[in-house]
Amino acid sequence: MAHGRIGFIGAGKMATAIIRGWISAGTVVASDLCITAPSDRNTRPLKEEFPDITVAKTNVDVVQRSTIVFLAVKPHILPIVAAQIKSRVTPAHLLVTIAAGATTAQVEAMLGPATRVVRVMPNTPCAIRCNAGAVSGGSNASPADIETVCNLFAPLSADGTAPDSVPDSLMDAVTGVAGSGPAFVLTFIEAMADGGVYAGLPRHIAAKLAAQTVMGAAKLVLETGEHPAALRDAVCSPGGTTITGVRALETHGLRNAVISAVAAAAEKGGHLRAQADEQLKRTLAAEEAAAAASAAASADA
Ligand SMILES: NC(=O)C1=CN([C@@H]2O[C@H](COP(=O)(O)OP(=O)(O)OC[C@H]3O[C@@H](n4cnc5c(N)ncnc54)[C@H](OP(=O)(O)O)[C@@H]3O)[C@@H](O)[C@H]2O)C=CC1
Ligand SMILES: O=C(O)[C@@H]1CCC=N1
Repeated sequence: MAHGRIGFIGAGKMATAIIRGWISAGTVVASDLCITAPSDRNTRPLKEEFPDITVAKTNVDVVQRSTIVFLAVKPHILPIVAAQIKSRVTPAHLLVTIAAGATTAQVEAMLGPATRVVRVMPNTPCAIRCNAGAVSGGSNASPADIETVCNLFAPLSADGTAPDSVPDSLMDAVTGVAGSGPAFVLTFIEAMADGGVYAGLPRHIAAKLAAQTVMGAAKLVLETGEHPAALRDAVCSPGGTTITGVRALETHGLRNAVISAVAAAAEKGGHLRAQADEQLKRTLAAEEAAAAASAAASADA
């Protein structure tokens, strides 16, 4: 257990995907994992799937039981969680945030400027060890911290390689392509299958062909290293079916639609960041008000 115990604050879709991937890869054993969430709607099925997982009662419990703590809550919940755990976070803890939009600097501002923070943007194919994503180290994260996180995510990728390390300023773009990307590609797969059904195929055959075709095309890009346009040319026989379909795609603006989807998702990261900042202001104001009320009560007593 070179990585120490790993905790998850938030046990939803992304936490579940990471945990499933690790356990199937043998990277982490369930007894090294500690999770928590306000309700049991996600923790209960995880505990049923992996009985050796510890389900902690509170967010503070997770911090006290773990050396690496994943912040796997929605971005606007981060300041609320941070306020609960910050007095228990020590220099021995490595905090890993997967929240879209929230920067490492923001998480440091929430938890204290000395906190060791690494930001990761993964995607749900982690569950089947086909992750695409990137990491970014905060101002107190050492190269060893980044390596630790990369070593945890390498077994979650199809080829076992570590995610790229990128500046925090590029993480919104990573989110647009990789974090949100599965949803875009799944929409494409569904549409391909619809096209197959329109052309007469039974749904189950059309759906399988569409998914296999996307996987095959993706593998061609990754395994040959060739430009997608060169690989596409090899499919387009002059005057044939494919170039006729490619023309239809261009007529209907597929390329612009996809660029716009990635750009919109990346831009939304900035909005989520602003929301997290607003929540941080509210949380700090509430803390100050509580401290002032408590000081006034002590003075009265
Ligand atoms: N889904 C995705 O594809 C990706 C998501 N992300 C990021 O991962 C993060 C989680 O997203 P996702 O897993 O989809 O979201 P989910 O809604 O599936 O999970 C959120 C989890 O946070 C828990 N939670 C809510 N409030 C608190 C709190 N105060 N304290 C502790 N836990 C709390 C929820 O509890 P409960 O179980 O009771 O509902 C739930 O387990 C987000 O920041 C998102 O940006 C990043 C990459 C991809
Ligand atoms: O939709 C979202 O905000 C999250 C982040 C990336 C994927 N899902």
